[in-house]
Amino acid sequence: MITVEGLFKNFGPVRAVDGMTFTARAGSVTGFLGPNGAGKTTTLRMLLGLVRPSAGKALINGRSFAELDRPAKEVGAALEATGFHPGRSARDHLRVSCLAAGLPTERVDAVLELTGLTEAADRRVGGFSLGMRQRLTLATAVLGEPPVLILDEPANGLDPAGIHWLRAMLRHLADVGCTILVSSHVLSEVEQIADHVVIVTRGKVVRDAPLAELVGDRNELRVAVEPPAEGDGGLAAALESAGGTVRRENDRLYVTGLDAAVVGRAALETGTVLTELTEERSGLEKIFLELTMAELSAPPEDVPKAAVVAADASVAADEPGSTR
Ligand SMILES: Nc1ncnc2c1ncn2[C@@H]1O[C@H](COP(=O)(O)OP(=O)(O)OP(=O)(O)O)[C@@H](O)[C@H]1O
Repeated sequence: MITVEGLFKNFGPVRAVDGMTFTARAGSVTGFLGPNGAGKTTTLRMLLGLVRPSAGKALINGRSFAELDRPAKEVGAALEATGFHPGRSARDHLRVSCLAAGLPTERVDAVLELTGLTEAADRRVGGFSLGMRQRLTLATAVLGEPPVLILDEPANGLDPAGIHWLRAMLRHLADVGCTILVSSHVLSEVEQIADHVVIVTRGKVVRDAPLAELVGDRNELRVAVEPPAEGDGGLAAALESAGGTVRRENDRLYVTGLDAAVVGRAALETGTVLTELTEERSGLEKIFLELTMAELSAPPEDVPKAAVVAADASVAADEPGSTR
């Protein structure tokens, strides 16, 4: 389990993380979603002991990174798909990583297989595409078979087939009990990969809920009828009496709270000809925009909390520019 509790981080005058609290549970893929600059990477870096919190806790299975006995076996991280020696092969990179972490090199073939890199294993990493580097970053993260995975934008650079593969891999790892925290600023990725979503803006959690709850009742069905919506022959009324919410826009009906089969049956019963029945999977996007726009239009808090300022004074090494 990952626990973030009352976490703050100031870089000089910039408050990157502003009192974040959330948990990512075992057996689940938690999407950590927010616009650029929301504080996602800083939070992940605090979990991994790379940035010292100004205040609050960032814990992996109840302990800070510094307290972990064997970090490589307890948490796997994929932050940026850079930092590989370009002249080294993928296999050699993984071997070196094993040796550095005190892990048996027998794991190398297994993780190459798991990440679809077996055929490219002996090629120089310098010639790898971004997607292949992402796979190698993930392969490195899972070398120690850690029960907790922290991944920063892992889908970045992956093509649709790569995203499909990533989803299957993360699903498999979650099903065997891993805790997985995945950051992204791309909604469609999170929608495809996560079971639970934590949305952050300006260093704060603005929503923390299962994905199904967030998008479930918000997905809309777009319905076009012949003749157009004003003369829908009672379809809108039938949908409302079936428990749906209906709005009209540009000759179409937009229906929430019902599934497509119910709309189809209602059309049959009311003798309405449907010319379109499309599910608009924009629920998460709408929620995200509503939450982030509301937060962004609010004036920033310009007076740092006294405790945070006090805690920050002792963290000179984390001044702006020192950690990135
Ligand atoms: N070392 C640093 N020095 C100064 N400011 C920093 C440092 N690291 C991050 N910041 C600032 O903290 C804020 C949060 O940045 P962070 O990288 O955590 O956001 P993010 O949500 O990961 O964004 P992105 O999606 O763009 O990666 C930003 O305003 C950023 O400029």
